[in-house]
Amino acid sequence: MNTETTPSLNQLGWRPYFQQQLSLEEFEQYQIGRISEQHRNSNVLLTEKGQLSLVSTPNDVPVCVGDWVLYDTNNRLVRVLERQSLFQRKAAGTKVNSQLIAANVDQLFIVSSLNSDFSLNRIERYLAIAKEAEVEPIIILTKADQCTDIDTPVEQVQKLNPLIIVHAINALDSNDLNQLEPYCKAGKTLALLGSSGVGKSTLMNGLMGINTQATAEIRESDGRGRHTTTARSLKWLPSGGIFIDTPGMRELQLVDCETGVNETFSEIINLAKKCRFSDCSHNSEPGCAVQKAIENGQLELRRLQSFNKLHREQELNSATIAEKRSKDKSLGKMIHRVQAESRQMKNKSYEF
Ligand SMILES: Nc1nc2c(ncn2[C@@H]2O[C@H](COP(=O)(O)OP(=O)(O)OP(=O)(O)O)[C@@H](O)[C@H]2O)c(=O)[nH]1
Ligand SMILES: [Zn+2]
Repeated sequence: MNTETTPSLNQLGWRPYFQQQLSLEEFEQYQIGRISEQHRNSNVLLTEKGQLSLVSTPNDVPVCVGDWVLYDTNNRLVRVLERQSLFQRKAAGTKVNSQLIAANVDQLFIVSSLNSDFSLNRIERYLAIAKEAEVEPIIILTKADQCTDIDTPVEQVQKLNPLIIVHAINALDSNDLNQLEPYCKAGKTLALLGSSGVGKSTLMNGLMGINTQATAEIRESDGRGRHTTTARSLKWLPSGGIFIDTPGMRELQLVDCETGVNETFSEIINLAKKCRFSDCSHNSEPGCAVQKAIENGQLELRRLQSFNKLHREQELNSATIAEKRSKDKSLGKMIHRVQAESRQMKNKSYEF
């Protein structure tokens, strides 16, 4: 995609899901745009007429990169369209409020390397995040060139979910990257997730047609190895796809991910329905169908341990947030105000 030319809404990812949310009046009155950058006092919008700065006021509802919005002739936000998917995260440091990270991502590349860093538990954690965000996960196992037995880890990942798509690649090899072309087509929005050093930048640069070897050398020579790619949150791929790489994407944690965790471990949830006690902890209770499945080799103990760990983790993070919220009265007031104003705005738009 040549960023010099103005993209069509379809190239930006517009589709019937968003179109059907618009009333005829809205369609006539307002313009449509997609948020590509977020700054403290303004947001950059990509529109059919080019790029513009969306005027933001403190009373605006929260938005994030990837959001589809309606805006008026004064470049002011009218409303945010319902999201098809949404990544959120617990803020770093002492702030524990959930923050919007990226919206309307179609596919998430979950990146994990095939060297000693390979971890099924970590992949499960990322799968739960993808499920919770309602984004399709694609597992990319990098550093295949540094692994003598690729089949075993690929089979292990495939066993987590037979429907999941897994690719084992050398992210430095353009032939291997060709396998990923189907996900990078025009109108598709991608994001990636994976721990440090697994090859996320290498992969992204490779897909963007940037010389990855040069990137690696720069990283090694500056010794810091931090993002040598541009800091833009939304990147165009040569094949027309869109990569969303907001800073927060890389530090996503499990917060309020009960649904995501349960979906990732659906076989345990199904077994648990057959436990004698409805509140079975699958530890040592009599009549536990989960323990029975472990005993007869149907379920790996590792799966149950990973499930328990992720459940606890998301519960803990969510509880911390709930506690913070109940204490933070001013935040509650702010939410009320924002909601009231948003309602007012909506009513206003219907008056036209
Ligand atoms: N041999 C080989 N090296 C790779 C592969 N993928 C990445 N690397 C190398 O691994 C190192 C780390 O890769 P990065 O792309 O910087 O990893 P990252 O996930 O972006 O790391 P952070 O920026 O810390 O999050 C670099 O030296 C890459 O050249 C691969 O498939 N094979
Ligand atoms: Zn049980």
